[in-house]
Amino acid sequence: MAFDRLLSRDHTTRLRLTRQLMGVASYAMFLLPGSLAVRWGWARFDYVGLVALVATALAFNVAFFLAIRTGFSRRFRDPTLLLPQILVAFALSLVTLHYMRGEARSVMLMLYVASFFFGLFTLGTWQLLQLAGVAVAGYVGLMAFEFHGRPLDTPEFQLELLRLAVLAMITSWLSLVGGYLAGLRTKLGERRSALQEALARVQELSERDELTGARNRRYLMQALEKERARAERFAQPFCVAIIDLDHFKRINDRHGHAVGDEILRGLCDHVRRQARDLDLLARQDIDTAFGRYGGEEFLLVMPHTTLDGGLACLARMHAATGAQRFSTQAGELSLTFSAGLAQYRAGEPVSTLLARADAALYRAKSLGRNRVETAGP
Ligand SMILES: Nc1nc2c(ncn2[C@@H]2O[C@H](COP(=O)(O)OP(=O)(O)OP(=O)(O)O)[C@@H](O)[C@H]2O)c(=O)[nH]1
Repeated sequence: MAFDRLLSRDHTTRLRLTRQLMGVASYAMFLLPGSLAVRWGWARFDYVGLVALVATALAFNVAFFLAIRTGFSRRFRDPTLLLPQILVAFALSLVTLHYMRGEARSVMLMLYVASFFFGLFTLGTWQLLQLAGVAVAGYVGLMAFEFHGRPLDTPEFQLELLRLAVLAMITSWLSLVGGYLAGLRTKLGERRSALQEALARVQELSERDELTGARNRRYLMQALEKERARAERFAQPFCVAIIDLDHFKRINDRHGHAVGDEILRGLCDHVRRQARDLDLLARQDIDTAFGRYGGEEFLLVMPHTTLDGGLACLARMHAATGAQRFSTQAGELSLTFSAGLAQYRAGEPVSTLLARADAALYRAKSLGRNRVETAGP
């Protein structure tokens, strides 16, 4: 738990800090090869020097850790402080190399290259090549420091040149590999966002009615379940209305199915356009409250609404639809609907609520259509 708190709750910061701790661990691990080098006389420092070197490395890491943990590093372009960390690793590796004797220097050169790996999974080709340039320049600096005023036509200097050449080769090659990885990362990121967009689109399509573009039955049923849960939790009223077009079969029979389709689309557009005037939007976004229940039946979910409020709302919608002329390829047609309205009763399942609304609709139809009937309280 204490360790958890140390790493912060923010996911990104946690990731950064975990990587940071891995860096700390690798510095601490240097104690082993470092001790062996001291013990067998390959290093020009003793155990005190070794501990001082590792302590310096850890001190730098603690500073980086705190800068990330406290959020201080967020004020920089790269909050992971990757570049400064690599440069510190370069510097510490160069110090280590400086104090190594003979062949041990070739072995410890791996540390220098290992520091380069920090950037491999984050930086692009150009940045890595620049970093390779810094690494090579650092080593050239070390050579200049050590061979200043000394003869250069010695096997020792030739060996240094050889190391330098290998260092330049490996870091350049790693830069290209890193660049390739960066390309893959970018492509992966692009694919991921394309996939997310496609998923969102599929989700949206799966909730839309193909003909009218309005919400479909699947969506409406989910919306009803959500509304029911909310009503139960907060003891709030809500209503549902089943709206059925009157004598729709006649339109189909007289003008053809295509005209019937135009009417269905026209009605949805009309409700969407009229939503504000009908005071439907005041309750909830009409797009989330109204949809096609099936065939020529539509459903209207009215949150925070009692039977009286629902009735008033439906009356407005009824009048507006009755007054509307729907333009179709067969000319302008008018339309009426019947509706059954029911208010949710605490504890009842959605199917019961719908059955009550349906019974009210049936009554509206049998009483002559073109009217709204309410289900009993
Ligand atoms: N054009 C078209 N018609 C549809 C669609 N879905 C259902 N219908 C038609 O809607 C009509 C419904 O007919 P009925 O159930 O008899 O209802 P109605 O003629 O509206 O009569 P009442 O509801 O009693 O007023 C049928 O002719 C169906 O073919 C559709 O997607 N497009």
